[in-house]
Order: sequence, then structure tokens, then C-alpha cells
Amino acid sequence: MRNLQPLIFDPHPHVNFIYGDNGSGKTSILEGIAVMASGKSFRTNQLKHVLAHDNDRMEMRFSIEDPDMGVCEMESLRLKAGDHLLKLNGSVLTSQAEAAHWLPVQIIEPNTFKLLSGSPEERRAFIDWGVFHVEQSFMEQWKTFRKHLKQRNAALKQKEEEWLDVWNAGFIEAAEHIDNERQAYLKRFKPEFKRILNELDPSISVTLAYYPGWEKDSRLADVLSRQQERDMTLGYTQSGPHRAELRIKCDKQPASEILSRGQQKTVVSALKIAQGSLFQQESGRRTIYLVDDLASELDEKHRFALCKLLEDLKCQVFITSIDKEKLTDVWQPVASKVFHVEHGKLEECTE
Ligand SMILES: Nc1ncnc2c1ncn2[C@@H]1O[C@H](COP(=O)(O)OP(=O)(O)OP(=O)(O)O)[C@@H](O)[C@H]1O
Repeated sequence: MRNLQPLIFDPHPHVNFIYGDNGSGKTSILEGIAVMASGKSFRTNQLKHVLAHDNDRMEMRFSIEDPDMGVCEMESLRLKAGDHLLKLNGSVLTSQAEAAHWLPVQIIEPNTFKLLSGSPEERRAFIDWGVFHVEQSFMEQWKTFRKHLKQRNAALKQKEEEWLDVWNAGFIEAAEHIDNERQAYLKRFKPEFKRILNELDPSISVTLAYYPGWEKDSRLADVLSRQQERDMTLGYTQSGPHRAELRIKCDKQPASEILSRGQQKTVVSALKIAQGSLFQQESGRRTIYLVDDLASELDEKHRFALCKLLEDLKCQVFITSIDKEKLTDVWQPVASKVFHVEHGKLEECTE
């Protein structure tokens, strides 16, 4: 993939430092892990760009140690044409969600602040990661809801009023299910987030407010019936969990408008570490953390606090930086390996 030469990577089960010059391939290594786990890259929406220019296929094979499954092998083959094959222990996986289940990954990278400033969709995906990894049936519930939403929107477009009554019942049931799961998750998540943010930077204070996607304190059925005429004119459903939002505020203002870039990175890091920590408490399993360009936007104190929290989680971490010193100056974890990348070639540093 990208500029990486075929590589065999034997990472440490805990901390892995990867350093190298600009353009050497550090991010590409993390990107490979992210693509395997989620089927998505955090750098591009088009996976064809991830494949090396001079190659029409990309193959990855991961050996994963899981408390429930023991050691298992995950394989992925992607062709430039778009075809994709995922296997677990030799059996074909029918959905990317299965891979995501076995390979829970959180990413902290230079654009990570977009979780605060980007579209509500990103924050919905954030909540749903947490719900999905604890409650696997959530994916099925979500699929059911999408089906009902599609049917409802089709009826709205065709102005088939009589069909709306038929689709509304299923739509409302699925919507309320999703909303309940999200609310229950956030109730458990908020104290953990507060604790982690306080450890990262006690001077930052932010609040998380969930909006379900329809008027607060109103029944979805009533909102839908009130909005039916307008929905019909628009040809889509204005209210529902597909419009939910997690509002992250600082002094009653959007945190993205008030906090500095470094503070935003700290808040997003706290969100992601809290999510991994809660996942660990509730499932007994661990998240893999990909931290690209640790030093970007973070001073020494915040780098140390972030690394220490990751170390305390005892999960597997991959951290990149241009300078080795930016990785090891503030923190010498007990269990770690250091790797150097040059022109797409990865080598372990032994001294
Ligand atoms: N599809 C591709 N095929 C081949 N090379 C590519 C492809 N896409 C990007 N590259 C090259 O791969 C190299 C590795 O990029 P990468 O972002 O992984 O480097 P990096 O070490 O993280 O750099 P930085 O420190 O600047 O973030 C770059 O030189 C880039 O030009």
C-alpha cells in the first residue's frame, strides 16, 4: 500500500513507537491497520488511493490475540477495481462490522479535532462505535432503521400518504430503539469522559449534550405527524435518529469555536480514550490505539499525559512522530518497541 514495501511487522503487545522523516510511510502503516479494522482510511474517502500507484492489489494478514477467540488470523485482499475479500481464520466475513468487532481501533491523528468541528454525522458515528462495540445487536437495529427510513422517504417522495401510516410504526419502533441505546451509552460514557479529560487537562471544561434528532421532550410519533406535510414537500424525513447530534460545548458555546487547536485535540483524545476505557470495563476486551504524529498541537505536558493514560489502559498502541526524541523524551514505557521507517521500509531499533 502507498509507498510501503512489503513488510512483516512484529509489534509489541503494548507500546510501539514509529518514527521517520516526512513522507517515509509512518502514517501509511497506521492507515493499513485502520483499513483492516474499519474498511475506511482516515486520510481519504477513496480507498483506491491507499493502494500503491504501481500495484493493483493490496494484501494484509494480521495475527490477533483476543480473550474470547485466542489467536486468530485476519486477512484482507483489496483490488484497485474495488473488489474486496475479508477472512477470519480462513472463513470469509460477510460484513466489515465483523472485522470491526474483532479489531476495535481508535484513531488520534492531526485532523482529529474535526470530531468537534465536523458534521454531526461524525459525532453520531462516534457514539455508535461505543454502542456497537458493547451491544452487537445494534448493527442489526441500525440496518432495520435504515430500511424503514428508506421506505418512509420513498412514500414521502411519491406522496403516498396511505403508505406513511404503514411505515411509521416500524420507523418509530426502530428509531426509539436506537435512541434508547445511545442515551444509555452516553449516560455511562459521560463520567468516564470527565475523569479522563480531567487527567489530560483539568483546566478544560466541556459539556456533552445529546439531541435525539427530534424535539426534546416530544414523542417522535407526534413530531412526525406534525411534520408530515413539510416532509412530503421535502421528500424526506426531517426527524429521527439519523439527525441526532452530540453537542460538545465550552461555556455554552460550541467547543470548536472556543478552544485552541491543541485543546481541541486534548478533548478529542479524552473522548477516544474514555471510549476505549469504557469498552474495556464493559467487555473485558481492549482497543488498539493509533496515534499519528503525537507531537502535532500537543506540548510536552499534554503528550506525557496522553501517553500515560494509554499506558495505564494496557492496550496496544502505535504512535508515530518525526523525531524519536518527541516520542521518548517525556515517557519511557516499561513495555515497548521502537521502529524506524525510511522510504517505506520499517526496521526495529534494538539499541
Ligand atoms: N498510492 C500511493 N502509492 C505510492 N506512494 C504513495 C501513494 N500515496 C501516497 N504515497 C507516498 O507515500 C509516502 C508516505 O506517506 P505517509 O503519509 O505515510 O508519510 P509519513 O511518514 O506519515 O509523513 P509525514 O511525517 O509527512 O506525515 C509519501 O511520500 C507519499 O507521497
